[in-house]
Amino acid sequence: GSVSNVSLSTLSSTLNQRMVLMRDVAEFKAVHHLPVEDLAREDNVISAARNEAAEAGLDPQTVEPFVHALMNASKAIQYRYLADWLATPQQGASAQTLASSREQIQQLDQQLMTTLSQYLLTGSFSRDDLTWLGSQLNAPNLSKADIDNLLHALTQIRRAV
Ligand SMILES: O=C(O)C(=O)C[C@]1(C(=O)O)C=C[C@@H](O)C=C1
Repeated sequence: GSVSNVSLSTLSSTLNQRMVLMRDVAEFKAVHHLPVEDLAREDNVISAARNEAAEAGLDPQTVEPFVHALMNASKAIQYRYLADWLATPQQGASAQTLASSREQIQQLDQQLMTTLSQYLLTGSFSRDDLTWLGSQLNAPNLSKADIDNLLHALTQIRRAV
């Protein structure tokens, strides 16, 4: 129905916004010689997402694989930027701080949980919905395999009973 189509386009734009932020995150880490993977931060992201999922009426356990898939895509995007910048160093204007990027990530994750909960009110993901969603994910440095993993993890999310 039209409500779920609105949720689906919100979902795709929120996912794109989250993944587009990874350019700034990668740039900050390159400048400050920080590793891409930050496992302590990943624990924070997972527990915040679980809380937001529960608030939004989702089963928190079912969102974990999705958040992991999101962070795997985030890391892959960053590694691809860093690899490209070895050959073509970036000049000039530096990115926003990592703290500021993380604040935005946190807000987007909250938005994702409420949107997913709304979407799942009308049923589960159909094959057409997944195909459409996959076609909308267009952040730079996102691969086809990243998209497939994200879509698969999405289908595991359930509303709380
Ligand atoms: O916050 C960061 O440092 C990020 O790179 C973002 C992010 C995420 O997707 O939330 C991805 C990888 C890190 O291991 C931790 C978190």
